[in-house]
Amino acid sequence: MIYWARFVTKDTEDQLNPSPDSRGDLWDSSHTPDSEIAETSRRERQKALDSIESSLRPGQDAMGKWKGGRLAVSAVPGAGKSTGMAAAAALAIARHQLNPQRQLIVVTFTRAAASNIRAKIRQHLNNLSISPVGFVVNTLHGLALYIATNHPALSGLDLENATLVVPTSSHRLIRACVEQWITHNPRLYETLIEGCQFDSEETERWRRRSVLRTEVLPELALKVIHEAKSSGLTPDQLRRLGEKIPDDYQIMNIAAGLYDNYQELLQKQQLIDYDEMILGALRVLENPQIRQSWQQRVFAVFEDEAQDSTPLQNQLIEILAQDSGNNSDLANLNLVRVGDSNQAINSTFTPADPVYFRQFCENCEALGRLATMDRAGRSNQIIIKAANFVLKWVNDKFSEFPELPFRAQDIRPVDPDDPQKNANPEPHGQGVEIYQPESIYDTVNLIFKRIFSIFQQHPEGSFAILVRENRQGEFIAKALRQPQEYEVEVNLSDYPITIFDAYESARQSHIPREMLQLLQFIHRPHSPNYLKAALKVLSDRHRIPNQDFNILAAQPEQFLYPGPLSPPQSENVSRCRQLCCSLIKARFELPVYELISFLALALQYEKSELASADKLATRISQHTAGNQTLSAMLTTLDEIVSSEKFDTIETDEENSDDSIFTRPGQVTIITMHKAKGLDWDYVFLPFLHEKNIPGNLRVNPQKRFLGDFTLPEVARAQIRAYLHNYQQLPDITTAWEQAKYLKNAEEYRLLYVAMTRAKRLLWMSAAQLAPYSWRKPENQQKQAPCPVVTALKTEFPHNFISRSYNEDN
Ligand SMILES: Nc1ncnc2c1ncn2[C@@H]1O[C@H](COP(=O)(O)OP(=O)(O)OP(=O)(O)O)[C@@H](O)[C@H]1O
Repeated sequence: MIYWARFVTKDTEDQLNPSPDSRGDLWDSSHTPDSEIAETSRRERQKALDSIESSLRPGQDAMGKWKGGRLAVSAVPGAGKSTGMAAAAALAIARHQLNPQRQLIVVTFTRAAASNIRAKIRQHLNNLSISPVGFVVNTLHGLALYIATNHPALSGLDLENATLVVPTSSHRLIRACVEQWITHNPRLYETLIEGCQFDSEETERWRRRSVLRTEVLPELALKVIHEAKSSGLTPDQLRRLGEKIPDDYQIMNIAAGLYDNYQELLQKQQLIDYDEMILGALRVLENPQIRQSWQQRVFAVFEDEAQDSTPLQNQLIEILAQDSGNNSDLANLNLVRVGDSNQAINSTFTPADPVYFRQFCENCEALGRLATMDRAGRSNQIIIKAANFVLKWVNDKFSEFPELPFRAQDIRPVDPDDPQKNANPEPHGQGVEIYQPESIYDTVNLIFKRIFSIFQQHPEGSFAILVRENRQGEFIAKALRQPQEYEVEVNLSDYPITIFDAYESARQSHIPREMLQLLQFIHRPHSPNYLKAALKVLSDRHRIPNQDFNILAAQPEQFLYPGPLSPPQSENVSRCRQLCCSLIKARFELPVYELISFLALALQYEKSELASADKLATRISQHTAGNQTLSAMLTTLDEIVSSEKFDTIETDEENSDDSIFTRPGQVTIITMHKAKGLDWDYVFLPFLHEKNIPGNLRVNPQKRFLGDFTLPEVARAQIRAYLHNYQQLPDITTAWEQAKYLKNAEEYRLLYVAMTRAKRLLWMSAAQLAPYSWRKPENQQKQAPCPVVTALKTEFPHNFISRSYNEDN
């Protein structure tokens, strides 16, 4: 199907199956058999090998010297993990004369990182005059998919007929498995409706049903299925786990039922999710002959960002890295894993957990095969001090907890004779600067002025503004585009500074979903689910006042067409009704192909959003050519939303390498999560408020009838405890407390990652006034700063900056 191209990329094909011309032709110089030329090229190659080896700093050289077996490298941010791994890969390829029949597999977490490492390895091989055919760089999913699709009968993945889905809680697949569960489990459903405070009033029961159907159960399904599936757990294992935990709601039993339905629907509808790719590859490798042939082909596996992989991904890597003659013996793994558990920032929304990498490090340590690198040349010394302070401060704060958020490890500057040029550079300004502007408007004004003044002195510098959530990035991007409206005194677009808003396109990925939800509603206005989803879209886009939509959605007929005897509607409800009715009317008055443009205008999209909506409309009409009906349009749109990321007008960052984010003379606006692995000369971290960092798990008031916790988080903490072999499985209250701890710990690690991206200046701020929700940035109120900001201010008083300093520098 069309969507697979994104994963089985031409690159993967070419790397694993190079063209006949390149097979076995490892040394480019081999077509110069003349002995003199051969000797010269041998000497040159040796010189190039020596030069790679001598470019490695202590710690990296453990990777460079690796000759086989297991090796763990645990290193601080900026120590040179990725750089060292690329060099070590080139050295291994050269030393062992790897070729298409015996390859080194390098895996990493994102496609951008994979393309970055691939480019570095190719560069080294080029210097060594070696053809780039002895290695493959891929993401774990890309690799798994490649294995699975090469053996469709064994993996069960039939790409000709299957479609990849990336479910969300409003995805039709998740909705369908919830509806099936409700039909087959009336008693458990009733227990949930009654909740912890029984209310016999009928309207309240309708409201609770709506909350359960459209929010609680879909969210539980989404979280638990992914968690269990990518940890290799089956629905029956979840059921058995549930039997060990006393719980009136039987959360784990519900989760198991949802998981069963999900798997059944996935199969019936020939859909595949990301976890299925890994499971498919593992099924292939269960076959002894095929496993052996893969193992013979794989010389070794090198994994970067190893703290981010899940248990099933680890299993896949370990199978591939085994010596084909010694399948049962894990000691024979040819596996280098490089990571930093202090930078684990995916564990609250994926089953990745730093604990697995820590265990690998401990096992390697026992074998004398652990290298640690605590020296890093990226940042100036004051940034290093601040990052070390934060790590210690956070660990002290959590000292009573059984686990600490960070492994206690200070970053140290490199030695003066380090191979890195300009290592630990001189600080710009104070090196670390902490601000407490009055408002978020004041914040962007300060940032833009500071960027402008630095740019005048260093036009070649790289700048980044890192945000915690996409909406903050949107706010900054708008302030850049319309400085007057945001009371910003400097218009950066008047100067030759490039602005790269990395998430413009990601932010626009809401467009197909919003269009789908509105079109589903106008197609079937009497469906409570569709009505509620449409009301939510309209409220998110500020077209109607926010309110509890469950009550309105519970009785669509009464809401949309109130009779003369119906109770009068409030002003707010009546505004919602008018807008909804005008959308329904458009369905009958406009041709189908004009509906998307109409809805885009109704949502008051901006110019670039309108362009993306038009592009979407064109794409749909191409797909539905000849069948201009609303049903056909909905089918195509549904497929787009559930199976691919719609490319908006902007560039698709996934296909680019890291360098587009870090170009000289460019200001990049990007989230803290996506900034991982990258670095810039000047890094700005605005809006550091306690509400976000460390944040808190909140129970939405509409869901409080179930208790003061959320079902998905509780279930997830219980599964995690089971996977990590906790002595006692946590009950609901304990599991909720554990979930809160995990969230806080991860937020602090995210801040640490963000801080350690900076080379010359780290600029941090917490505005006194900030919005509670970034959906409405204009609604500012007093916001407490992130506690780390307060602690840094006390510890580094000279780095707390007054406005006048900023203006003079
Ligand atoms: N041996 C070296 N010689 C010269 N420069 C180096 C060396 N090792 C690392 N660097 C430089 O140090 C910086 C950090 O390196 P790299 O990105 O590989 O670190 P990392 O450990 O992967 O960082 P993080 O974990 O924070 O993503 C880069 O600018 C890189 O070019």
